[in-house]
Amino acid sequence: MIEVDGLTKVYRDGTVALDHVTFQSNAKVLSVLGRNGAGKTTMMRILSTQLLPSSGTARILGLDVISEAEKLRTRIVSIPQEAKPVGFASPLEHLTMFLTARGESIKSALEESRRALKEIGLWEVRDKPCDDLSGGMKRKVFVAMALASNADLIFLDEPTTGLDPISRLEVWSVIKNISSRVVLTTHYMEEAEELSQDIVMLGKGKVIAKGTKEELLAPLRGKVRIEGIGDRLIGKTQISYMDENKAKEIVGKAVIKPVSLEDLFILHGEDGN
Ligand SMILES: Nc1ncnc2c1ncn2[C@@H]1O[C@H](COP(=O)(O)OP(=O)(O)OP(=O)(O)O)[C@@H](O)[C@H]1O
Repeated sequence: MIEVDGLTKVYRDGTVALDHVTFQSNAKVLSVLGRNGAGKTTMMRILSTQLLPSSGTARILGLDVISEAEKLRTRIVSIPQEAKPVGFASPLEHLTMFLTARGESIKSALEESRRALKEIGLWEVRDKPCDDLSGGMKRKVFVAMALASNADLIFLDEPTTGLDPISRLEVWSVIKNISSRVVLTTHYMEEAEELSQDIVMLGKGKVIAKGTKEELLAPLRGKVRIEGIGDRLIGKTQISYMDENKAKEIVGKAVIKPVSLEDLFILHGEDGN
């Protein structure tokens, strides 16, 4: 269970990264969605006990992220966006070192590491120095570490940024099958739709929408997205929403699309306000 109440973060230079964020979620996978600078990473860092909020509270797995941070850290794993592997060490070495540092025996660390590397598609390169892996493979090493940890809750900050389409599907499959709960941030609407039961959308540090995909799309139920009518090429600001039956009657070159979570950003404006 994740309970966030009035969470606010004002950085030293006065930037308000989070502004009274409040939500609860008991989902297996929760996605935090938002454009660049929306406050996603700030929230992940606070929830995973790496950054103190300016005000407000958050409880993860029933534990307060400030007063019970030590206890909470034994039950979570957090993979930051900027994580870089040690160049001379291999994926297998990364995983086994990580698991033994978390208290597992060498035997079980090796077993879990091998399982995770196979599952995520890194088995072939398990013994290569990470310096010799592609950027996407390096990213997957960290997702594999989280997978192998069997932690109660895993924070993944943009786990699929920079991955090719096949690697992205491999990581999606891992996230779907993982036994741990997961909180992930993403820019990709389809990722949030595919993986999570609950979604929190942030815009400029505020919650602009929250709930299941179905709940978020309820205001657009029965409508389609119209991107152009007749010969007129219309820009993003001219996108409109219309009842599906009415849209079918329109003759011309209108581009009619089903609605998706992306449309919530459009409805809430460019800046998510
Ligand atoms: N250490 C810091 N000091 C001052 N401002 C910061 C600091 N870290 C982040 N910010 C600002 O806080 C806001 C939220 O940043 P954050 O990194 O949380 O956004 P994000 O949604 O994760 O963005 P992205 O998708 O680009 O990673 C931004 O305006 C950012 O410039």
